[in-house]
Amino acid sequence: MPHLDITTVLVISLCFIAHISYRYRRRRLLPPGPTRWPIVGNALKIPLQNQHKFYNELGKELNTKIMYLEVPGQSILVINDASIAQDLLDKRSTNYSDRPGIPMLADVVGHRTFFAFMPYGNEWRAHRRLFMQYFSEKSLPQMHEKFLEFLRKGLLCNFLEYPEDFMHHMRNWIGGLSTSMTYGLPVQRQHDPLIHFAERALGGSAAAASPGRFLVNVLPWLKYVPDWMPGAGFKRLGKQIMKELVQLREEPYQAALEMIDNGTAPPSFVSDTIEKMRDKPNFDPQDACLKQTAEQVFGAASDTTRSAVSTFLLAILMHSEVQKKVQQEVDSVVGPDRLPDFSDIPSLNYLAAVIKESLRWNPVLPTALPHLVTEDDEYMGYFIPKGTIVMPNTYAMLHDEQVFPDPETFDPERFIKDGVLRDDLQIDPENVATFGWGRRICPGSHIALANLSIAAASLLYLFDILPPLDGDGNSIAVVANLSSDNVGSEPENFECRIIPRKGKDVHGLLKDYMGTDPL
Ligand code: HEM
Repeated sequence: MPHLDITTVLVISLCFIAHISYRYRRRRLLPPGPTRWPIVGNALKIPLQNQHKFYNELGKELNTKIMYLEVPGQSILVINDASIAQDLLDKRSTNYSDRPGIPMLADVVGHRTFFAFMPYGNEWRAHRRLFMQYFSEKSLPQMHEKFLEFLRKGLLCNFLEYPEDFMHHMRNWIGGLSTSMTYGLPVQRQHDPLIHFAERALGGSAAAASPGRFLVNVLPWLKYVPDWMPGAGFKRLGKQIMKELVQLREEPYQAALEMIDNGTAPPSFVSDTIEKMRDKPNFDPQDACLKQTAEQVFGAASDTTRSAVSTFLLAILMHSEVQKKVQQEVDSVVGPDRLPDFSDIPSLNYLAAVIKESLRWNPVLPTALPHLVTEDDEYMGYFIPKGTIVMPNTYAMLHDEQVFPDPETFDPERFIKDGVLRDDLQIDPENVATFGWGRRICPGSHIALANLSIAAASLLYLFDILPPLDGDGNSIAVVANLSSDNVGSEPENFECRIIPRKGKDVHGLLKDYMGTDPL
């Protein structure tokens, strides 16, 4: 019999214990889910697009609001119910606030500096704290002036003069506002080159973060494939995406520093934060945390807000009766002689209902952002293993027939009764699900909602949003194509006519805001 030394005995014992504990964990009751096949688990069943709809249907099929699935090396918990998400992601947030690594973004592109994707811990905390210090809800009124300037000069004037490019104007408006809030850089009213570049660079990172766009996000071991191998194009693309992301992080930041040094910097996140940091020991204007947080603002604010505004536009384009009702309400509150401002918003109850309904109808991030479980947990008698990815299915929660009957129908009346916003609803999409959960909840929701409300009120005060016409002058029916690449859901390009409203002096109301000087 061979002689076993103490190390070998120890290793064998540890393996045995690990094996037993693994088998024990497997025997514990996992949440319901579709049959998992050996090796592939459920990988072949999960679609690459529109996962929110797939999980919603699967939940109905299995008669459950919480589901467990596996893909090779990864367990996934899908939550289709808001109160379950609150129990786990809000009430047990110490255990549910981590993020999974996204192989294409973190390992192939090598981009790990957006705090939205950082693991839960001190580095994430430091970034989020820096963000909150400047963009807090308390400082929102100080931002109103800038919001109005960008809306009126950057969006409304362009809608009046060049309505056919409305999608471009929305991109330039919200991208420009983000650039200005963050860096204080001047922004062109149309076709700003930095915004154009940022969209491309961030489009690359959004694609890398999407579970469905790159196979490596489903089969993480593909990241080890050498660059020269056939089929390794994704690795070369990763390098290109990273180059642009680094340029996006550095160039506007260095331009902002230059303005600070020249004494020409307007108030912005970067200039105000540097001012506060200046007196601290070890002050470094190249502080990585500041630079990275600045980069994150643009990345998080632009696509999301634009997507919410374009969903609103599409919804009122498809529902002319809703549009007329909003217009009557805004007219009655604002009167004929001025543009809407933030003091009007609390009086616009019907508009508030329409905004809630458009956030519900097409949630901007239909499966939010994934969370990760840090420690083994138990819920409703089910075992939830450490390392499980949690997908809160915002779409399923906001399309739950028990809470929102006939959920695919766009109907703002769900949220309002006799002209008063209902306070007896189980779910208000402005407060639940849309902006995520627990410690990771969106820290920019107040900025998004403020811009969405004032943009919606101003657009409908000035313009009719009408369907396109065919060659005979008849209206073409507009169909909602709400596409999701699994991160965001945005209406696909649609056509409409944006016409100044009859009986309104739209040119006169906007004349002080016209011009070509940068914002
Ligand atoms: C309609 C517009 C918006 C929607 C629907 C939205 C939604 C979300 C959601 C669902 C998350 C993930 C929350 C979670 O993990 O549970 C998130 C994270 C985040 N959002 Fe927003 N957001 C919007 C606009 C904004 C704006 C305007 C900003 C910045 C000014 C912003 C900054 C962020 C940041 C920094 C994070 C990462 C938070 C973290 O991981 O700690 N968002 N957002």
